[in-house]
Amino acid sequence: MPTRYLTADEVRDAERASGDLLASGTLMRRAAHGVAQAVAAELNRAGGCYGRSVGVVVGAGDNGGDALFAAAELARRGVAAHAVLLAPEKAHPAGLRAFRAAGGRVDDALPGGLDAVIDGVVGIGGRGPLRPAAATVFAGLDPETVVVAVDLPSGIEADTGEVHDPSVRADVTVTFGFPRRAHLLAAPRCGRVVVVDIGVGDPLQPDARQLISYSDAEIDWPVPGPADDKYTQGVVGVIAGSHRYPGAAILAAGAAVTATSGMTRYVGSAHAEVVSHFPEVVAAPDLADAGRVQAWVVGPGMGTDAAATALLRTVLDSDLPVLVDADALTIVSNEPGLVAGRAAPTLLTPHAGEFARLTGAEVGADRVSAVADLAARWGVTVLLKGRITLVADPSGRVVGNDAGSSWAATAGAGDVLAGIAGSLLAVGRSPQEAGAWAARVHAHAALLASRGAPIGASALLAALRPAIREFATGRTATETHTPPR
Ligand SMILES: NC(=O)C1=CN([C@@H]2O[C@H](COP(=O)(O)OP(=O)(O)OC[C@H]3O[C@@H](n4cnc5c(N)ncnc54)[C@H](OP(=O)(O)O)[C@@H]3O)[C@@H](O)[C@H]2O)[C@@H](O)CC1
Ligand SMILES: Nc1ncnc2c1ncn2[C@@H]1O[C@H](COP(=O)(O)OP(=O)(O)O)[C@@H](O)[C@H]1O
Ligand SMILES: [K+]
Repeated sequence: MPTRYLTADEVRDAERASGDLLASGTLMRRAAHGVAQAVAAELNRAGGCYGRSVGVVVGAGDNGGDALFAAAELARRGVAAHAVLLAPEKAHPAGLRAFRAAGGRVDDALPGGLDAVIDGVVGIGGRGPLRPAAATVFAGLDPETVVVAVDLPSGIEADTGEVHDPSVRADVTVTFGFPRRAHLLAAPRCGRVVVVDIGVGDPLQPDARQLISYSDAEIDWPVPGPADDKYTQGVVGVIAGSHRYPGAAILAAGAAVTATSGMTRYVGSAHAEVVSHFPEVVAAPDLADAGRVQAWVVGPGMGTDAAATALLRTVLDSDLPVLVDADALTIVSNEPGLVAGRAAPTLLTPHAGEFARLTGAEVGADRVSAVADLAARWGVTVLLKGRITLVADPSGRVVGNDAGSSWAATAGAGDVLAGIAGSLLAVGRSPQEAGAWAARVHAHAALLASRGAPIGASALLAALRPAIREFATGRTATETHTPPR
């Protein structure tokens, strides 16, 4: 099952539906126990709990209550616990009593040399950046202090993942029942996310716009069977690049060759350059001589002149799946009717700048709504690129993928992505699956290629086969990968 990421309203609905568990404070005790366990696990990595010291930053609501109960539990295990109350008159009364009873100390500021700090400033009730008092506490921490956020790193918007300045950067985030949207959308700020079962049920509304992610096991990479030949696995056609700018054509066609077995065709003036890099590509200068394909990739480096526009129009007039990227997106922004309402599967793959050209407005802080709105309005699938790639289908369902590193932010990486996703379209995958799976292997290839050093798109392309091998054989390492800061 894909992982589903909840909005704050969905979380509150789920908690309310638990009835007495909420009213009796049972949910909070379970949540706090989960936080204490996570902090203890961090302390146990280096020397155990007894005699160690923990700080807790306590806000005005239940997030602070969770943090105080958790710190009380740690104090009972021999941890020296220090609290700063940001709004002393509003600090959770029962939590504060438990904290004091366990020997916890309330101070005006946190002492230096703490082993860990619990961020209980705000959770799903937070809005906007850290207020100055909280910001001062976090700015004063030793760099090696482990930060464990309760529910969310404070200053990160629960539903959009907007990272305010200032906000908390957590090493571990402990959340309750189900992950929140921000845990995917602001993944690099959350560190390792631990989901604690507190006994609340799934509040799924069937018609709700959902944000989900696929596990590695759900990426079922196409593998040829005994009865397959070069045609049965879907032939992908790449229309990209130019004689003057052959790079985009080589990268997109090379990615298409690498992503699946079968056949890749190429149409455009860089045909000689493409074939010299990838002799297996069947290349032609003109569409009329191209031969049949099961899906088109159109746009990278193709230009935006009248000839490019005519080519794009012809391809979009077909009843084949089409991936529209780069220069083709620029053409579409002047003529949305080329894709809007198209009956055949259509996947647009803009980066933020291309997205703004398509819609006439910046993506903004709410990336999920922005991408889902465009997909619904035009009846197409939209893949918005970035560290967190979002792929929205026309129903508003959004699949997200955290790349786990940002090494793919390099020129030409988008051409590689287009080639991979186009191959998957040709195999018959839905545009949403094609886009989301492509983003996943693309990100993994970047990690394999980089291993901590900068890469170009050629290195990314070279690492694509080892990356796909891990998915195709079910031996992926991505889910144990801890995102670098
Ligand atoms: N419900 C349950 O059963 C369970 C809930 N659980 C926990 O409760 C959490 C939600 O608690 P909540 O609703 O009390 O909101 P919460 O996030 O603590 O914020 C409250 C107050 O903070 C303030 N504030 C706002 N923005 C701010 C800012 N930027 N900087 C500083 N302060 C700011 C604002 O008050 P103000 O100062 O404006 O009066 C606001 O009213 C949830 O995340 C989970 O941890 C778990 O125990 C599991 C069971
Ligand atoms: N900060 C980032 N972290 C991880 N991946 C990124 C980041 N920025 C961009 N990418 C990925 O790199 C690729 C860049 O594509 P694009 O912007 O179209 O570049 P180009 O047009 O030069 O090929 C996309 O797959 C995108 O998702
Ligand atoms: K928090």
